[in-house]
Amino acid sequence: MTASPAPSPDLAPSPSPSVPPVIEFRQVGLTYPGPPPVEAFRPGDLVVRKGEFITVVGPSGSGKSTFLNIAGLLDTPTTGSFLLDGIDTGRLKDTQRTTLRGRRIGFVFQAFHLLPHRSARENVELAMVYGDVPRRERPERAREALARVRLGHRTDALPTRMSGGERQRVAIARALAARPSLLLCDEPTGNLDSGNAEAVLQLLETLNAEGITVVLITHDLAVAARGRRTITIRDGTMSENEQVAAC
Ligand SMILES: Nc1ncnc2c1ncn2[C@@H]1O[C@H](COP(=O)(O)OP(=O)(O)OP(=O)(O)O)[C@@H](O)[C@H]1O
Repeated sequence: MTASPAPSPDLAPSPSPSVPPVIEFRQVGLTYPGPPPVEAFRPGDLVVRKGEFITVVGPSGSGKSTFLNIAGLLDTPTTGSFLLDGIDTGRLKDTQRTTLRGRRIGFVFQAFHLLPHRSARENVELAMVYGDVPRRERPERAREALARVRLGHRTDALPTRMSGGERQRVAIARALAARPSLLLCDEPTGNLDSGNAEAVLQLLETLNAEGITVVLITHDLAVAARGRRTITIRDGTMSENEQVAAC
């Protein structure tokens, strides 16, 4: 993408320090045991408050996916405490972590991971199978989520008949279906041409303005500049608002 002015005025305003954190890292770190051990994410603090739009940038292998896996409750830190919506996740059993993840976090990935032979609506409905949305409410929830990403007219379309941008919007609808408080997006524009990438970024900004907390991981400095705050990760160490020369 080409450079763009940052950040968008459409983002939600910066929350005051009295707004509760959605993500709170207290000296969170993760070392893969190996051998040899790999210190993929070095102990650090981070607070992301409700309604923020932050971007996370860094070179390949710097620890961005490790950060996402911790924040998304897919991996457990080996040091420190991670609080999600004020809940100390280190104290949870596996089933409790899974439930918390399903209720509070929506994931959006670079590869859309849609089932090609299921309609947009079915793809969104399937995401609710393991959650606590009653079966009879799922079709309406799916239609509502698809309308939110401006695909209300394509609920019966198959992903194979959609553009990359539309597929990513279905994936975002799927992430929204459980009405999460946090959207974790891993390179959501990485597979899109610049027009579709811009549409997806604007959609994420609109969702943020409606109250959803967005954390967006990217290699792309122009995309990173769209966040109100940017976290840079280098060699597993987080820093904030550092100018990144090349990723
Ligand atoms: N399961 C694992 N076991 C051991 N080391 C790992 C494992 N997963 C990742 N690593 C290492 O941890 C470090 C951080 O990896 P990570 O995938 O978080 O980087 P990244 O910034 O997401 O990279 P990319 O942009 O290429 O996806 C790298 O040195 C990587 O080789």
